[in-house]
Amino acid sequence: MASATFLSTLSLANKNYLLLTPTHAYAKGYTNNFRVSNLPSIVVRKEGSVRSQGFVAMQEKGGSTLSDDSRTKTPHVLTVAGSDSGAGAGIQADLKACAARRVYCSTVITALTAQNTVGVQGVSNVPEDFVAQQLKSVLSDMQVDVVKTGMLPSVGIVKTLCKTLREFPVHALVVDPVMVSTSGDVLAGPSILSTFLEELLPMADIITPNLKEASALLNGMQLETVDDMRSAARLLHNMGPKNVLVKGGDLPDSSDAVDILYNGHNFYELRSPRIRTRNTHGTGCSLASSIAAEVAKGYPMLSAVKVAKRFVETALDYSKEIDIGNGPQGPFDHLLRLKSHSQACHRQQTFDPSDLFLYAVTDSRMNKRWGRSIIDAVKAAIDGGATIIQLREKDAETKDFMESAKACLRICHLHGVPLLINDRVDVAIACDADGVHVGQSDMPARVARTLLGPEKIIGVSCKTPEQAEQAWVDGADYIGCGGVYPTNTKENNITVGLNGLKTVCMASKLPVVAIGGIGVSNARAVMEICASNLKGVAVVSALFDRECVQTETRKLHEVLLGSNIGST
Ligand SMILES: Cc1ncc(COP(=O)(O)OP(=O)(O)O)c(N)n1
Ligand SMILES: Cc1ncsc1CCOP(=O)(O)O
Ligand SMILES: [Mg+2]
Repeated sequence: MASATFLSTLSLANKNYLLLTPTHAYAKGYTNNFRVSNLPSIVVRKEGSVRSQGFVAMQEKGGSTLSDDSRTKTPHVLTVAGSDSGAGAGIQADLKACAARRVYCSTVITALTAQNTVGVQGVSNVPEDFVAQQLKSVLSDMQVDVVKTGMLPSVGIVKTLCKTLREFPVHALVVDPVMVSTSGDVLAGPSILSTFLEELLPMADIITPNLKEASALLNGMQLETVDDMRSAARLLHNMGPKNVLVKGGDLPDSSDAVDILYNGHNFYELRSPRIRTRNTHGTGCSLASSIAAEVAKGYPMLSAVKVAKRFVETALDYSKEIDIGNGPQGPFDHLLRLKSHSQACHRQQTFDPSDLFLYAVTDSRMNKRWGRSIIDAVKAAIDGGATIIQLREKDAETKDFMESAKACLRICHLHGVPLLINDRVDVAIACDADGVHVGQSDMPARVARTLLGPEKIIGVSCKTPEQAEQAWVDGADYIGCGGVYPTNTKENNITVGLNGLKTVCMASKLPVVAIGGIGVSNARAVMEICASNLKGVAVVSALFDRECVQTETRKLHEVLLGSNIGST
């Protein structure tokens, strides 16, 4: 959109600075490091920094920034669209898609719709001058990279938008020509077609019509085949947008979802298996926002479209079983978080320290030695009374580990027992385990927390009060302290003894589980150090390097119950 004009060289304190428009800065790849915005006024700061709305100031020699701060530019999409009260489409979908794609999203609301999974029950347009006011508020201040449009319900609103964009040019304009909702309700009538065609489309970097919208823009042209889609893309391209993505989701008799992208030179046929799901409400808005998000990050259009399409497919696939509303089309989960929540309804939502009571830690070598699968080992431990399971599969191939972790997770959840993964945060995320256990040389707990989110359980191995303090600061839920006694299970492991355990318990703000050389003969002595936050024992060989895991677990359970400590 914005012209790539090199503006001028400015002399300040005997240094030369280039003033660049946003587009120029993008073209030069500067925008990852420099703030870019749109107002045509230039601000000269006391300390010699130059920043303007609309121009990025660069020091010509040496390449160091003139910016008055070291902030990097946050990719920013402004969506100009209607609100969907059901939050499946419109502004709400755009916000979720941008959040999922890690891009900031501001919003200019053009209309309010009363809408659910059944359809659209009412529409109230926002007055044009208030749309203009919202646009100006955001564009004059917030360094928008890409504007994405959705529902533009009146000629006046389309004209207002085009006028404002001429005043405040942005890097790119993504136009989703929303006319009819997925439920078949009209969201923008034929009266706006000519303004769309004459004013908005020529400004667009990409337009993303579905078959119905492409047909409406092309005077009712019939679109039934992929060849028709190509013809439509070419005709629409002639109307001015730099790229046209004709979405073939409604194409009859196609087992694939086929979209055609045309940039005036090449056609790209983007195919993927069609995802059979009821939960497709908001797919178009989300795709356009995701394209906008990728373009805002600086990716070229073809990559942006491919990444956006893959993202929407992943979210649709993830959301197949989500059950919201009674109508024919449900929303989907952009953030890929709702399913684990609904699946998690059989187990505790938050970490319960008493789960540490009898903590069974698997060992691939021991299970191999005794000829049992990890799944059988986990079942037996649960049957014997284990209250939490950790998969510590040091020798497993990643793919096998994931498969067995998923199977173990099903068993654990059937019994309300949490399942943690040792070391491998990636595996924990991939199989949606309940959490991880990490040691001092594994991924730091604070990084694991960022990756896993607030709800997952994180345990950290600690031998000292300082490590226990750090685990708490990092957002861990519990600490594992040991080896309490010498062990053959972990090589070169320093033994802390009962005294070391007690010292760590006293210092720890988190619940503690003791580990290392613990079994039926000494579990009671461990629990009798009488630290109120010592909640249980974690055991490997005393359970799994034995013929009958269930029997050994049951025996240990009885001993722990007899110690009468930590079980509440
Ligand atoms: C409950 C519990 N506590 C400590 C450990 C040991 O973890 P770490 O120090 O990372 O050593 P490895 O188990 O990875 O060899 C644990 N696994 N569980
Ligand atoms: C993993 C680990 N961390 C500290 S000691 C230990 C091994 C515990 O195994 P075992 O219960 O067989 O002594
Ligand atoms: Mg580890």
